Amino acid sequence: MASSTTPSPVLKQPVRIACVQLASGSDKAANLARAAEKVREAAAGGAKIVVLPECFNSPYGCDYFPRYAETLLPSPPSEEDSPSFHALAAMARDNGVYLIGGSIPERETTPSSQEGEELQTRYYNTSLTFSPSGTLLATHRKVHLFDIDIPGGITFRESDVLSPGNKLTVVDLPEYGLVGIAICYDVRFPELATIAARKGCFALVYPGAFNLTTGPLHWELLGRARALDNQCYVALCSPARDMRGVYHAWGHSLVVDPMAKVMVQAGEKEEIVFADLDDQRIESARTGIPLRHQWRFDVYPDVSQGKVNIGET
Ligand SMILES: O=C(O)CCC(=O)C(=O)O
Repeated sequence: MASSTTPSPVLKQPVRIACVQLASGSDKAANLARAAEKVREAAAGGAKIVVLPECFNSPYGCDYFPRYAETLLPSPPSEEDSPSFHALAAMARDNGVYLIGGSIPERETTPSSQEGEELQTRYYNTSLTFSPSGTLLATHRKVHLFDIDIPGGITFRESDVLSPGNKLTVVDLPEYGLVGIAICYDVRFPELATIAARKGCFALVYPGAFNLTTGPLHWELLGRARALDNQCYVALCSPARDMRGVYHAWGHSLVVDPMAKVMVQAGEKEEIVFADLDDQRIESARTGIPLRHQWRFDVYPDVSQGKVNIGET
């Protein structure tokens, strides 16, 4: 019999997660059809949580965001405004899975604050999560935009086109528990992950698209670091690498366990990786190394107070 001191599980029952390392190109309809095929394959392989990559419905790059952007608000959007929203909802519903739908470029047009001025259009890098009945559960707009300049390596300035989101995203999957969702460059910011984990997440999931400069050095390291900091599962889901495309993704989608051990990792090509998650691994990591009772948020109170907006959808 469970005693009152038995900790309640962070992950309520074992679950198989799949990261679909999708090969996508410039044809949005073909990308959506390919994603649907691969989500079906992931579900047939027993996954109940399926993850797609960042910008899975378009090429990745500042020139492409406006061209591929879809209007998501007011929600639910029409088929015409957002074919990807409806395609993702159908993939989740048809396969009875939770679908963390990578990310898509989002367009938001709002009246200007100044009278007489034109409408304002903003673009976001946005992830949509759907329930097994096809209901939208959460929307995450990438909080930290990918602006870097590594001479001889890679220069990228998402902020030339995109606006940042301004909330942390924690989504409740009722049969399993809480999952923190963020996008790619967000993984470099441990505070976001720590606050999500302290809200009780069993996993942190990042659709991402690292590159051939930072990928080999930092992709796995960051996945393992966020798992190690927070003693929870971490999943990173990349597009497949396409050397004929404009952006060369690192690939190597992976799932890391709460002791920071890589459970599974893809290569560069299109592939689905699966991992079985259970609460026991979380519990044993947290019992063996009891960070939760040792954190000194009196010494670093900003993180403990979590001064961020917590949004529902
Ligand atoms: O942080 C990096 O090195 C890559 C980030 C990235 O590709 C992105 O945010 O899309």
